[in-house]
Amino acid sequence: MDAPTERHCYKPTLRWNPKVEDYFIKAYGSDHFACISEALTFPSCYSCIRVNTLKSTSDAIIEKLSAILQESGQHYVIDNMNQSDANGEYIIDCEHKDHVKESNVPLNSYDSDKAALVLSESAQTGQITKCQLPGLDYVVFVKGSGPHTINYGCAHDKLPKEVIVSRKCAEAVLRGAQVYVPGVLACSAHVEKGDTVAVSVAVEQPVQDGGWGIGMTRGTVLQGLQTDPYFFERNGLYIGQGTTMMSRAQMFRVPKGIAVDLHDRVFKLPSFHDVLEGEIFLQNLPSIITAHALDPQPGERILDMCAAPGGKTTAIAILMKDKGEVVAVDRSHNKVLDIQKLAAEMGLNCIRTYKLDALKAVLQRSESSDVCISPSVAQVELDIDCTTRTNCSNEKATETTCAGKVDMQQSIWRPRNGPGRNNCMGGRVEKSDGFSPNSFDRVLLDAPCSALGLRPRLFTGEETIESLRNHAKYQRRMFDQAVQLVRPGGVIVYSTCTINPGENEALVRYVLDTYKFLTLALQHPRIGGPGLVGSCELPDGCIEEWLRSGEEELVQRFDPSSPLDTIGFFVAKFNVGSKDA
Ligand SMILES: C[S@@+](CC[C@H](N)C(=O)[O-])C[C@H]1O[C@@H](n2cnc3c(N)ncnc32)[C@H](O)[C@@H]1O
Repeated sequence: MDAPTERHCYKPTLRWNPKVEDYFIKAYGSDHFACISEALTFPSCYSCIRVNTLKSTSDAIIEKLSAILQESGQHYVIDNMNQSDANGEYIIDCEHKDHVKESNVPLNSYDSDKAALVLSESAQTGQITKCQLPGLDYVVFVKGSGPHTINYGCAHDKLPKEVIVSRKCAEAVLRGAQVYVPGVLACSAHVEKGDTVAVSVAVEQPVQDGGWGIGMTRGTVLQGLQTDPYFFERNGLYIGQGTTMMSRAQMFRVPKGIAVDLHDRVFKLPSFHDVLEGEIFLQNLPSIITAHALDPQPGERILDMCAAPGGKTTAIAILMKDKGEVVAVDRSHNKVLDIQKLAAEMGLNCIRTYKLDALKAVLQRSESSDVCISPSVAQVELDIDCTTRTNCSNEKATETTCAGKVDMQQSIWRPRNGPGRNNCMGGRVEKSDGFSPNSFDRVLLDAPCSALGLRPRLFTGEETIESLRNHAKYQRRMFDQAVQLVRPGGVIVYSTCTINPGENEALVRYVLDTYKFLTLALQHPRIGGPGLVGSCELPDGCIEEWLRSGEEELVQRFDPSSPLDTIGFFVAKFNVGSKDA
C-alpha cells in the first residue's frame, strides 16, 4: 500500500469571515490567532468527567471506567496524562500540541504552577486520572490521542471507497461518536455492508449570493473522480477509516443507526455515551470551574439564567449538597425538559425548572398594589410561581406579599396528585413570569454566545462583525436582568464559550462602567489565563473597550491554544455591593 497522501489526511483550515478575522488578528496578533484557529479544529486530547459526589466517588468511578474501557477493547495511550515541562508549566501530553510551544501563550501566574505540580502527580497513575487541583478531586480525566496518520490504502490507480459526512457529524465523530445514518451525505457506488471506506467531511463553501452553503444533495453517488462534489475541498479533511454497517442503498433509506463503524480514527477519544448514567457527567473543565467560581453554599437560593441542558445547574446543586434552591430557567420548552431529565438522573431535588425568557426575568409589579402580576396574568403561571414559593425553604420576604391571591389561584389549579420530582408536574414544563428583585443570593449567567471557543470546529464563516455585536447586545440585556435579581452582598458569575473579546472583556467593561456597586472578584480555582487589556477599533470605526490594567488577573480566559487544551471559554465573577450607593 502507498503512503498516505496530502489529500487523505487531516489538516483543516478554518474559514473566517474576513472582517472577523481582521478583528481577531488585531486582538490576538496574527501568530497567536493562527494558533487559536488551528487549535479550534482539533478536539481536546482528553475527556473530562464530573463525578456526582452525592451518588459515587472519584475512586469508584475510576475503577468502573477502567473496567468498562477494558471490556469494550477501546484502545488508548496509557502513558502520562499530564506532565509538567522543564519550566514547571502544565502540559497535557498530546501529539498535536506542537504549536502550543511555538505560540508562547503565557500561563497566568495564579494557580498554573500549582496546577502543573498537582496534575503532573496525577499523571503517574496512568490513563484515567483524578484532578488534583484543590477542591476539584471530583473531576476525572480520561486521555485520548491524536492526530493519528491513517493509511487509507491509496494506490496509484486505486482510490478507497468513500463516505462524505456533514460537518456537524464530523465534529461529533472527532469527539468520539460513531458515524450515524443522518450524518451521511454521499457514498461511493456499489458499497455493501462490511466494505472498508474512507470518511471525509463536506465543509461549507462560499456560494454565489455571498453566503456559505453545501451544494450537495444527500444521497449523491461518488465516482472517485475529480468531478465528484467537494473533491478538492475535501483535501486534508479525512477523519478516519471504517467498516460500513449497511449497504449504500440502506444508508439513504433507513432513518437511523450506525452507518460506518469508524475503527481507525484520526483522534481516539473514549465515548461515554449512556455510561454510568446519573453517576457522571461529561463536562468541559472550564464549565466545571465556572460552577465552582460561583461558590454556591448549601441553603442558598441560586438562579441559573440560561440553564439548559443543565450541566452547570447540576454541578451547582451538587456543590450545595442538594440543599437550598437552584432555579434553572431556559427559554426553550424542550431544553427545560432536558434539565429536568438530567436532574432526575442525578437524583437532585433542589432544582426547580422554568421556561422563561431571561430578558424578562424580573417580575413586573402592578402600580396600584403590592401584588405581583405578570404582564400576561396567566392563571396557571401564577399558580406555578407560587407553588415554588410554598415549597421553598428559604423564601424571601418580598415574595410572600403575593400570598393572598396565590392561595386562591392554587386551590383552582393545583393538580390532585401534587407536584412530582423537582416540583415539575409529570414532566410538564412550568412557565414563570419572572422573579422578584433582590431575591437570589447568587446568579449564574452562562450566556448564549457565538460559541467560537467550542472544539472541534470546522467552520466559523457564518459569524460576521454584525452578528458578534448582536450577541454582545443580547448578553448585556440579560446581565441587566441579573443585576436586578441578585441581592446586595450577592454574587454574579458571567461565562461564555467564545474567544470573542466583544462578548467577554467588553461585557465586563460595560458592567463595571454601568453598575458602580459591582466589582470584579477573585475566582477559585484560577487556572485560566488573564483577560485582554486595552481596546480595539472595529471595522466601522467604533472603539471597543476591554479591561483596564489590574483587572486582567481577575477574570479567567481559557485559550484553546494554551497547554491546558480546553475549549475557548471566559469567566468573570462580580461581587454585588449596596445598590443604594
Ligand atoms: C450556553 S447554553 C447554556 C448551557 C448551560 N448553562 C449548561 O451548562 O448546561 C445557553 C442557553 O441559553 C438559552 N437561551 C438563549 N436565549 C435565552 C433567553 N432569552 N432566555 C433564556 N434562555 C435563553 C439557550 O436555549 C441555551 O440553552
